[in-house]
Amino acid sequence: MPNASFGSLNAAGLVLDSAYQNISKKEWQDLIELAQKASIADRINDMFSGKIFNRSERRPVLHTALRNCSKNPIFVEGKNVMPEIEVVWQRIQSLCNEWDGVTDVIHIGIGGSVFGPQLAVQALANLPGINSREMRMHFAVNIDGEELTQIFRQAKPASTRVIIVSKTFSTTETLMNAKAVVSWLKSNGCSNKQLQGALLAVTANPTAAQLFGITSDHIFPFWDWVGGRFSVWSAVGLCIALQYGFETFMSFLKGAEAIDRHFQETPIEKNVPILMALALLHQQKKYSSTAYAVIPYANALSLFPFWLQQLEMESHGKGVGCGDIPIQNSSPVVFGSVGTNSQHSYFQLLHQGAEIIPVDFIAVGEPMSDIPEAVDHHRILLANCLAQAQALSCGKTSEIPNESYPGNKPSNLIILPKLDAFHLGALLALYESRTVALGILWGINSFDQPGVELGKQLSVPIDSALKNGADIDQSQFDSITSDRIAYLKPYFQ
Ligand SMILES: O=P(O)(O)OC[C@H]1O[C@](O)(CO)[C@@H](O)[C@@H]1O
Repeated sequence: MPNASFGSLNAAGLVLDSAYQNISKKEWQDLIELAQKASIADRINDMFSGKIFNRSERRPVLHTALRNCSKNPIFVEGKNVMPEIEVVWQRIQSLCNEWDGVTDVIHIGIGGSVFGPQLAVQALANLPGINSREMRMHFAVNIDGEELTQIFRQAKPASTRVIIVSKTFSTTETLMNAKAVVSWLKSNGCSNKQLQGALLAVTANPTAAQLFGITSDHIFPFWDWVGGRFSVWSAVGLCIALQYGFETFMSFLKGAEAIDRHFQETPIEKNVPILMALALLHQQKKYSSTAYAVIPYANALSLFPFWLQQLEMESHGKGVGCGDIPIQNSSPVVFGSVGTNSQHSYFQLLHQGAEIIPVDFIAVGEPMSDIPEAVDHHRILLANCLAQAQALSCGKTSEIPNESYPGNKPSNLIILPKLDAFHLGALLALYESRTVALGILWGINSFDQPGVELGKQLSVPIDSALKNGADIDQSQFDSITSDRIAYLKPYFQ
């Protein structure tokens, strides 16, 4: 059973301690049976072996192939996909070797085309022992031009390179930001030839990238069997390799690969991502929890909760399961931020709020700083992490109701021995695997996101109506939106 001895639940060096979940032996047995009934091991094998796993889009789900560093063949429609992946690795490596004299890189992308890369670049930036190229890495994400204003203030146009990252190469924010960056380069004296040298694309739609004006030798492909939110392992993570070197990028992939081996080969009772999924499922049912928090006690992981929000809520924010069956349980609201900062914000609600919110605490063994006081700071950081989990679970009684802590609030503790590229890759893959396991257990297709489309479509006629000179065609909008357009329209006259 989980936590027979401390540290025994270990995946790629990451330890799961689920003791504060307060799940009894009998409850764990029932949960494991539930996973067996869902044929979880067979379903996981189906995914790894390239069967159609994203049923609504009739596609395999093979982000795991991208980190298959041992290069075992993986077949999609009878074709081994590994040679194509290896070609991309070689191209990334060559680019890293010839990447000199660049002062600034602008990575343009949104959603899955930026969360993972930005998280990894930020997480590794200041860690002891990580070598980084002297170069500024910027991320242009939002359509709000304020972000580009900041970037244009810092970057040197003559030595800037641009990576346009978009699976579909049709995302409005990304394409408009890319056009604005091209204009900025041109207006700063960049010739057409220099421009061609400066622009790179990463996409599953190379034709659209070529039409945009990117030369085919500057286009890094990935494939429709990689979900956007699972894509950091592809050339989408190019910026990680450029900033920290190809070996570091491969180490990131190897950490993820180690989790894949664990996820595919470990029996349920010791399978860390499956047990994490089962515990969340159990607490959600037991306490009717609608939220879940993830608190990394590592400043370097400050973007991790944002990455996880998309991973979980875009995968499982659904009311209909596989086979179009309405379902009762799906993704809780995922939120979080680093400790100890978060303790001085919303932890009050975790301790004494009316709803029980399961928490994952993430801690790192080795200090992540090299200031002279690093060890003392790190010890206190970890003491706080342990104390919060203890307070949540054990509580404290008081005659004054306002001062009592009810306790029995469930949490996991996940311990990384150190934060480096390998363990970062492992951490991300651990949560990806938990997402896969949750999808199987909830009976949800984790790999489509139809709900994000309607708002995108509706923004097109609204944009037209807001444009200077255009009449508002009232028949296209409901009365509330019509009023809002009329109110905002003068800003565009
Ligand atoms: O990589 P793309 O195609 O630009 O898409 C960006 C993001 O937009 C979404 O499609 C949601 O709108 C995400 O799933 C995806 O990660």
